[in-house]
Amino acid sequence: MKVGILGGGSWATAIAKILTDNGAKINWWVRSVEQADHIKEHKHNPRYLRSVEFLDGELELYTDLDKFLECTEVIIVATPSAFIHSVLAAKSLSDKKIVSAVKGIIPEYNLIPAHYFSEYHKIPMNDIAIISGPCHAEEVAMEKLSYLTIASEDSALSKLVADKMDGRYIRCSVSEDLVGTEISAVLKNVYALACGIAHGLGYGDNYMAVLVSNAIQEIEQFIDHAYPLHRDVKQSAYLGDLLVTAYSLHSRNRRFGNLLGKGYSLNTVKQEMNMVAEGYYAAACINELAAQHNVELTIANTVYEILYKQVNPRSAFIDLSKKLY
Ligand SMILES: NC(=O)c1ccc[n+]([C@@H]2O[C@H](COP(=O)([O-])OP(=O)(O)OC[C@H]3O[C@@H](n4cnc5c(N)ncnc54)[C@H](O)[C@@H]3O)[C@@H](O)[C@H]2O)c1
Ligand SMILES: O=P(O)(O)OC[C@H](O)CO
Repeated sequence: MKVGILGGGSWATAIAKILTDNGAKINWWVRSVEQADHIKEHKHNPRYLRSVEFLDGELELYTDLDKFLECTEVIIVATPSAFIHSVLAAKSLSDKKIVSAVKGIIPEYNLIPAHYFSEYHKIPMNDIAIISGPCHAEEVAMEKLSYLTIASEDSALSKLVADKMDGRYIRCSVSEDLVGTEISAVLKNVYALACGIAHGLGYGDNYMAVLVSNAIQEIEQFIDHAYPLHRDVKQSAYLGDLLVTAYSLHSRNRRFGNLLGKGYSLNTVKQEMNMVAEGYYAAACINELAAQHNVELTIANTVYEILYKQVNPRSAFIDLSKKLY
């Protein structure tokens, strides 16, 4: 089956590297003609993970989405969640398999990607998989050993994707907890914002450990309530993903939060980042979902109030600190 990647950012580039290092020839859709031409000519992405080099014949670049879709059977979606609907809304994906590498919520529908593709694009859940786990694109570029979890309700599909990605520096495991894994990956970005804010405000390692411990409990509480299934949140797709984003200097969400904690305005922080911090969008979506499910997410709600209700980060964290344990 012909595999194609949708999106031209860091994670799309890392996935293109993983697949082509394993010998695959892939289709790759990027938005801008300049970017596509640069990759064709210079064999690397000009804006993201510039050190990753591709070989002649590995990539078929597209900027025409219709042509890309015509030639692609398995679509790996790596466009930030906030842009997915505007890119794909008018397209028919009915005969495709979708592999979402996105860790965010489609804001127009407040749906995780798997539910967006099944409800809006009418793709059967068995034709949907996700790529998750603690893995930063920057470390893939450096070929640092990394672990991914491929989750799908169809174990044949998750195994197929895992086989294509498993390689010299990537180890894949499979899971049937598609929805829980996807929600956990969305939430951890919001908690990484919280960790960044705390760090920017001057809280130390001792506090951070308590914040992260409380965060994994909130993740467990929410996914077990909203999507009951036997799962162990200590596994790397849940706890590992939270830890890497909460502590790594590669984390976009932590960096975003850190600048807010240091006192920069939201507008300045948005302009400072040339990359997308999914947690910013997720904080609003999760706030609604938590209310729908009647679950109280204390840390996530604090982040929401800082981002969307103009609550001062310092006073919000003084209040939050009284509720941590
Ligand atoms: N970077 C990572 O290490 C990593 C790891 C796992 C998952 N993810 C997930 O992958 C997804 C993509 O993140 P990323 O880190 O590659 O993003 P990025 O910040 O590196 O890239 C942003 C991408 O968004 C595109 N974009 C900007 N405005 C757009 C618009 N209006 N319409 C369409 N596209 C637009 C840019 O062209 C670029 O391709 C996110 O959901 C993220 O959570 C990222
Ligand atoms: O870890 P961050 O903050 O860069 O977020 C990007 C992805 O969601 C990583 O899992």
